Amino acid sequence: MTEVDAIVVGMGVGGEEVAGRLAEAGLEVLGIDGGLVGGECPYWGCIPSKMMIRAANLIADARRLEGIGGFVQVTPDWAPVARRIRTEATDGWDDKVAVDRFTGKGGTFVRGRARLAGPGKVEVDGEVHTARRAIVLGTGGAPTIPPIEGLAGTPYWTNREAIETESAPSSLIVLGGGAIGVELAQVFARFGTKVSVVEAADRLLPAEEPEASEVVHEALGEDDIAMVVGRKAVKVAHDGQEFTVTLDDGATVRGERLLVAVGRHAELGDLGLDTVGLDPKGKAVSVDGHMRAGENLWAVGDVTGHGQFTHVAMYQAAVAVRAILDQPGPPADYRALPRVTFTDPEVGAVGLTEAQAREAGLNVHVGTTQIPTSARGWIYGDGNEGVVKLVVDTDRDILVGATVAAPAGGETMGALAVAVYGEVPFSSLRHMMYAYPTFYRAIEDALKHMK
Ligand SMILES: Cc1cc2nc3c(=O)[nH]c(=O)nc-3n(C[C@H](O)[C@H](O)[C@H](O)COP(=O)(O)OP(=O)(O)OC[C@H]3O[C@@H](n4cnc5c(N)ncnc54)[C@H](O)[C@@H]3O)c2cc1C
Ligand SMILES: NC(=O)c1ccc[n+]([C@@H]2O[C@H](COP(=O)([O-])OP(=O)(O)OC[C@H]3O[C@@H](n4cnc5c(N)ncnc54)[C@H](O)[C@@H]3O)[C@@H](O)[C@H]2O)c1
Repeated sequence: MTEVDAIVVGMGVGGEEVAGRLAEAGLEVLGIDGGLVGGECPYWGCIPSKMMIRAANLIADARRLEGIGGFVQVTPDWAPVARRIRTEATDGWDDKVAVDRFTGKGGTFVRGRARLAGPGKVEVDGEVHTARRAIVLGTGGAPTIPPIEGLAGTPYWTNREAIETESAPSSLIVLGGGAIGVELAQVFARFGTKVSVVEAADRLLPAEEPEASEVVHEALGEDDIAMVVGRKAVKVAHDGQEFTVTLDDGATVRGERLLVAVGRHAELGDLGLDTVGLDPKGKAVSVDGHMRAGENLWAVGDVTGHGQFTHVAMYQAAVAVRAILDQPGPPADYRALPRVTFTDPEVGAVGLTEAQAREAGLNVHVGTTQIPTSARGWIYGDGNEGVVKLVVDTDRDILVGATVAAPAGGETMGALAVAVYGEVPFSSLRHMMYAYPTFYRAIEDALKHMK
């Protein structure tokens, strides 16, 4: 049995950040992970998927050259993508660098699946460790596998197999048109895979503005992706070669591979939450504004249910570290939560959608503008699809939400995230200067069209 100041269970992006910073602050820290230190983001999530997207977007841009600046013959090749993911992104799915980074700060690392064993106690591989000051849960989540007849037992892909693949399949069915579904559908389509997306809601990216869904739908259509929205899969079969997915209207979709991307969930059942009086059947570990989940117990990242993003996990980690070290600081504030879906065009969004603002009872005005009608969009030419949508709380005269679906839409959204977070008065946004001819200048046009 070890006694330390702090124990971090789950060393994903959130846990690793907490553990490293507490160790740097001079605390004795034990970090435990059953998988790889760094978690989903660097090995099967953000980083390798964005490498795939970079390659796919270069292919698309090369094809756009015709009619703008010349002609190139494009031959997509998955081999360099797979090689970069192995050598540059994941070290062949080896976390030695990350483990060394943590132990280099003075932390102790144990590999294993851990569970709470009562207040201040954590058990891993039959050994119980005690924390004098803090236990932090950063156990993330796992892909949700829906209970569709026939699905279990087939060789379906989750994000992990999609990221690890050494070749682009000839055809791919993507179940779920959320962030993972649309990003990876577009990647594989650009490498020559015949892709079909099946989304249960009535539009792709249903959590975002409908105008953004339309832009993404159109862009995926341009990549020859077949999309079925508003339909549920009711049966899956695999004949050894090919998947057949049967939809609730009896239609079927076939493909060499099936990617299940219908969301991720926290796995709380085996965490021993009941030993500290928390509900193991809940959807998330609930935390207060300083990430406290109980007496000397904190949680950060996906497991808290505040948005499954790396930047949320790291932001929460900073809040938790301050609380554990008794340092002053504001509680977590999600008003200006930014998110970017890295399709081409990207969907950058911050704060509330129009529907969320109205549901919250706000008096709302919205302004939209189409990117192709902006000077920069028009100059850009092929690939310029997009929209800016702003949501203003008219009672407070501030922006409470914004969406930029556009080339580099995530970057343009950054300006609007500052406006939402800083509660910049609408009148100030109306009267400031916007550089010509930038994409972000389209914001000014959307501001002129508020109603
Ligand atoms: C394909 C894909 C693309 C993504 N792209 C983006 C993106 O572009 N931008 C973005 O912001 N987010 C993105 N995300 C989301 C992002 O990866 C997650 O929000 C982030 O990884 C959450 O970090 P976390 O620390 O909460 O959990 P995780 O990264 O899931 O880490 C949790 C860790 O806990 C360990 N663990 C779990 N249970 C136990 C246990 N009982 N004992 C010991 N260890 C345990 C696991 O092994 C894991 O290492 C993407 C996700 C996916 C799947
Ligand atoms: N760029 C990014 O930041 C990024 C990229 C990828 C993933 N992520 C994170 O990872 C998490 C998981 O991604 P995801 O795409 O799996 O989840 P998601 O929640 O974003 O999307 C899941 C989609 O599947 C649909 N769906 C649910 N059940 C279905 C069914 N039975 N059949 C068909 N469709 C169904 C939902 O309506 C939804 O549109 C996301 O919450 C996101 O925060 C972020």
